[in-house]
Amino acid sequence: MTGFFTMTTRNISRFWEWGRKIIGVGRNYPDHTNKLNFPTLTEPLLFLKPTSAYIREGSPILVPRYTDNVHHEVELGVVIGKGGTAIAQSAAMEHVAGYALGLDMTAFGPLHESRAKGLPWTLAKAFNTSCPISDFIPKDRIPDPGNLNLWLKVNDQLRQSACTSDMRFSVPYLISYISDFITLEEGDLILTGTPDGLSPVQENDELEAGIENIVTIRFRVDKEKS
Ligand SMILES: CC(=O)CC(=O)C(=O)O
Ligand SMILES: [Mg+2]
Repeated sequence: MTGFFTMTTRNISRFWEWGRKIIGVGRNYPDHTNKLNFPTLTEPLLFLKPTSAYIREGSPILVPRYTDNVHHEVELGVVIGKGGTAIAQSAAMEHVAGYALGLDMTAFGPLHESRAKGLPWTLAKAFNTSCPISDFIPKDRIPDPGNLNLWLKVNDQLRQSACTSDMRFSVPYLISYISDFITLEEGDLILTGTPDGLSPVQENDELEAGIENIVTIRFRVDKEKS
């Protein structure tokens, strides 16, 4: 029999093509939380983005038709290599295949409106192109995910710069916490939260971001056509 079954090879270095979910963590840097006047959390705040939000360099970030208020959020992404449920913190790093630099593009108009009404953040977080992503970074290139300098520039102006040592909840803690509620699967991405310095983006802006000495990404902003 031919034609019915196609063999697919899952290559973790192209996790964005077949990974099943993107789990976002909110308010994981104290400075960012304080400036936005959000209450401090005692446990991680989680949300989901669909994998249709992924874009790669060469494709533009599209500001959705329903808002002009989209902000950049530079974040360390953790790529899961081995799935699991209720993963102990002590075993969490065994589940990591590697990392990626991600932008958690966020529509702040819809975010504030949904927060005020107690409604979900879906239109603020999950829109098409809301997750620009770098190449996969193998785990052995980053011996300590808790000591990385992240930065982001808009049109060559530095807007975000912070060390992941400032994160309130560490990578092993996040893996363990998330997996208590949501089974982690191979190819999933955890976006570990953004530091201070978010700002709105506009059509034709050029965003450049990096993990110091590891990776750099560049994306242009465009407006979604009606
Ligand atoms: C309010 C937010 O955008 C939360 C978030 O995603 C973060 O990184 O913090
Ligand atoms: Mg974020």
